[in-house]
Amino acid sequence: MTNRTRVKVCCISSTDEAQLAVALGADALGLVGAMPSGPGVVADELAATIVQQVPPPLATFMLTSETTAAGILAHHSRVLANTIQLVDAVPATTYTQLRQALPTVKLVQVIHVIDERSVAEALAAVANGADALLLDSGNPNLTVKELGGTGRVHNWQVSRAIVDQSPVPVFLAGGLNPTNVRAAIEQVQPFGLDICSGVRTNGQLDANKLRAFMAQVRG
Ligand SMILES: O=C(O)c1ccccc1N[C@@H]1O[C@H](COP(=O)(O)O)[C@@H](O)[C@H]1O
Repeated sequence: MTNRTRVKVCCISSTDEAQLAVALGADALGLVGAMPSGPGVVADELAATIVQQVPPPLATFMLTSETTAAGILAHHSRVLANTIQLVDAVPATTYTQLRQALPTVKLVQVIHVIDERSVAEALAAVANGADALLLDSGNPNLTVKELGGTGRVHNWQVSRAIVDQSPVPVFLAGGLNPTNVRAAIEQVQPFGLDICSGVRTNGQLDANKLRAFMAQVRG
């Protein structure tokens, strides 16, 4: 039996884009909240409207740059997604408080893969309680933080090491597109894939690019 690689289509910016992604086979949609940088931000009110229209069993990921439990819970109360994607590192206490407040909401920790130390960072996030990991190509150490949406790939050997050691599902993100996604699956063997700029033209979700991407993933 072969594993079916899940696909999350991120940076959804309208109900039309949501419907297109669902029609073309997305397993999850991503809604980007306020960020210090990046092209995919959508207003919380629109994100909430999209969440309400997404059919089961699809997942809705709310991307938040907040790092305190109070900030994340306030953001979640405006969007009500079933999954929270933490795009920056958060303290262990934040996980404890989120679990208590939102026991049914899944927590996905983004790890920005920079070097081999990212493996330990990923395993620490799992120990803190992450339900899944998402490996991206940002740089939180910059003065203006890059927390995703870069269109860049990172070192997939490090990502593969994380996949091999992680007890929870791992999504691969960062610069994926129809031409490199097959190699990404073969080299990293992630549970799922996460895409933004690689299936867009002039900022809009491009049906032909997403179709080509899905064809590469599903074979
Ligand atoms: O897209 C953004 O603006 C963004 C900003 C801050 C954090 C995350 C963001 N998007 C996420 O980044 C990944 C990778 O994007 P890309 O495919 O490299 O363009 C994307 O899937 C979103 O999850």
